[in-house]
Amino acid sequence: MAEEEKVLIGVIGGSGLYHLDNLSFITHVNPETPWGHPSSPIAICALPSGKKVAFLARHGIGHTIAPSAVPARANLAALKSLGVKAILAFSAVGSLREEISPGSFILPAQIIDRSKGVRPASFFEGTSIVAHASFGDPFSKKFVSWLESRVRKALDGEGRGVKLFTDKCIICMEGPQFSTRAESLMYRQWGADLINMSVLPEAKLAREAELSYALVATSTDYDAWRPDEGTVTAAEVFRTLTQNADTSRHVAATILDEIHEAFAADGGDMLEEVGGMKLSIMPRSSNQILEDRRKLAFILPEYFTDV
Ligand SMILES: CSC[C@H]1O[C@H](OP(=O)(O)O)[C@H](O)[C@@H]1O
Ligand SMILES: Nc1ncnc2[nH]cnc12
Repeated sequence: MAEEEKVLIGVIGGSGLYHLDNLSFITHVNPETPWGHPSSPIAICALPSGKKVAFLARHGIGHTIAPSAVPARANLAALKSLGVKAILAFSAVGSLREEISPGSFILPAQIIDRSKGVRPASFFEGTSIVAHASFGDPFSKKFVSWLESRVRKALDGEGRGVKLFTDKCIICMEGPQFSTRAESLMYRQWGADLINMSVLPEAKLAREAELSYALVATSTDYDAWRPDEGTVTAAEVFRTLTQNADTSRHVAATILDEIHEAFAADGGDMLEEVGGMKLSIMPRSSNQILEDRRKLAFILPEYFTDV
């Protein structure tokens, strides 16, 4: 793809956020990757500056894909194939803390994995090549800390009194059913503050693809831990979803131009993930299959130059 056609920033929309119709729609693209097609065609939209961003609906535009079946590898690979270097992902989450009321926005810093191993979680899975990405800080620290003041300002300017929390821990469960009261209480004891079904393997795959990745979590409910209250239902989630999606679109439209600027040129400090896989891939051996190296070259061409 020609340099000028590349799109630097990708946005992944979660439940309730199926389009960014406050930006100017240009076209849809649907790249085929070695892991198949993304959840939905990717909308290329123009920012007020004329710069382009790519928007992908995680569950498909008509929300037809359950969390366990999201083709996360195809999603990340397709975005990267467009030239994307940073991903701003949105997610509807349950709150495990009283102060994080429904309608709050959160930039989490940590993840606990309670997915059940049914989702392919590595681009290297099923290949003859082994890699161990660093994941101690699962979100891109510089990107997240850069976002804090910008998201706060966008929320303040929006005038709905939406609170922003940072430095929280999100637990990713398998679903599709919500948690039991016992599980919800246990997650609180573990130190989790939020719960969703989508941040993994997305964040792991972004790390393997050397993409900067941040999550804007939008709280919809109190899950199932409050003793005198009912437990979360989809109907309850839907009540907050539309308003949260509206606010998310406002935040995206307000900050995307600045994100683009921050990652433009050589990206400066922001591209902290680039180069991170260099020492994560186990040294080449003659037993590595050429076909596998070709497949991985789609996502990490720098390390598979011989194919
Ligand atoms: C509709 S409630 C459960 C569903 O909502 C969240 O989706 P997303 O993260 O894509 O906004 C959550 O992770 C579950 O998939
Ligand atoms: N309580 C909850 N549990 C898991 N995922 C969610 N998404 C929104 N609310 C949720």
